[in-house]
Amino acid sequence: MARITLRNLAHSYLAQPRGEEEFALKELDHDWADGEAYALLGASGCGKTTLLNIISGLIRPSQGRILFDGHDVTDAPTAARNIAQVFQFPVVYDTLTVRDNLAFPLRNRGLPPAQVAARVQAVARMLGLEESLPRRARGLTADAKQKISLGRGMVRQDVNAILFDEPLTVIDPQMKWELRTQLKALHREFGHTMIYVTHDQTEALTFASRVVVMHEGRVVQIGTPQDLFERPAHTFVGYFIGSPGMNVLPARVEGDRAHLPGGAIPLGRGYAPLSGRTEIGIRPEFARLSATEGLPVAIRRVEDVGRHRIVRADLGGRPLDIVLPEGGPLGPDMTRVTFDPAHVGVFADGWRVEGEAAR
Ligand SMILES: Nc1ncnc2c1ncn2[C@@H]1O[C@H](COP(=O)(O)OP(=O)(O)OP(=O)(O)O)[C@@H](O)[C@H]1O
Repeated sequence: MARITLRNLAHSYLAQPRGEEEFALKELDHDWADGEAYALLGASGCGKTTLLNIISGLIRPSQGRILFDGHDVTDAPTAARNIAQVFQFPVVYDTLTVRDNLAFPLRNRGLPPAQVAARVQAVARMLGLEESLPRRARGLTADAKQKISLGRGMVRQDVNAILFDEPLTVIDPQMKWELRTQLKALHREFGHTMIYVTHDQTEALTFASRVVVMHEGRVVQIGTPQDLFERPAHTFVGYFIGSPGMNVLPARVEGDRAHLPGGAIPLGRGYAPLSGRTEIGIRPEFARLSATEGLPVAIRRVEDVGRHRIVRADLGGRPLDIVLPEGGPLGPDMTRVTFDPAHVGVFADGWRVEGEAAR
């Protein structure tokens, strides 16, 4: 396993980029911990695959260095980087048995047969492939073949990292849940450094211990699922993560209060004067309807989503989502909203601003 260091890394597909906007990957400087499971999460075109291909060696970055455990591999080809890769579509040898497919990367490295057998058995058990081991891969379902690909990616213990590029795309939705859980268990048991590209927040949040959120070529936050939920570093993280996402409302911030259409609200912290576009961010889970206090809202509709309800409201001409907990009251007199001050974030030009704790 390896620590992966990205040093002043950036990439443009153009030979002579004229400005930052022509970089598919904007400058990035970060150490990715050994043995951690990372997800690269973001919308289509945000640069996830570009970053993954730089790590795997398919793309040479136009700027910066990449190091595995302190060794510079920027100019090393993929084969010399000692990584395993799992792609969107299965890569299996149809004429070989499942067992031989799984054993292939190990035999290739010259591992003794007893070790190969033990390792193949362990991976097959974790992926629920034990019964298929003697069968030829040809004729298996796409799901089963992708499980073999995942197994081949996980089977070697001596790789620097395992890279996954949207590996569950072809998997049936019900099986996706099962495989995500199995991948997580494999990570716990084997401790590989893993990097997993996805545009699906559920996939990222259930699989990874650290999520790298990308937006328009930039890494906007690297954090635990809880960090992303509770302390989004950018408004994009706030509304991309969560269902529904964070409410972002233009506001004027003065000290420990924010002025919104309809009145002022208390903030949990105090803020120095801010420049640029100021907004507050509040998760729908931390907004409460009230009959007596708070800012006036108009309720547009209520959606029942199983355990809770989502109230779609309007605050001074802006949409506002409120999550009503199970059994939470909702009557015609509930025409006001309050926000939990401890969970109101302040953003300037999209980026979170840290306030001072109230004394
Ligand atoms: N070979 C290429 N030549 C030129 N531009 C490219 C190339 N590959 C990607 N791009 C551009 O770089 C940007 C980032 O693309 P990238 O494939 O890394 O994004 P992504 O987040 O992986 O998207 P997706 O989920 O759709 O694969 C996009 O604007 C894309 O059009």
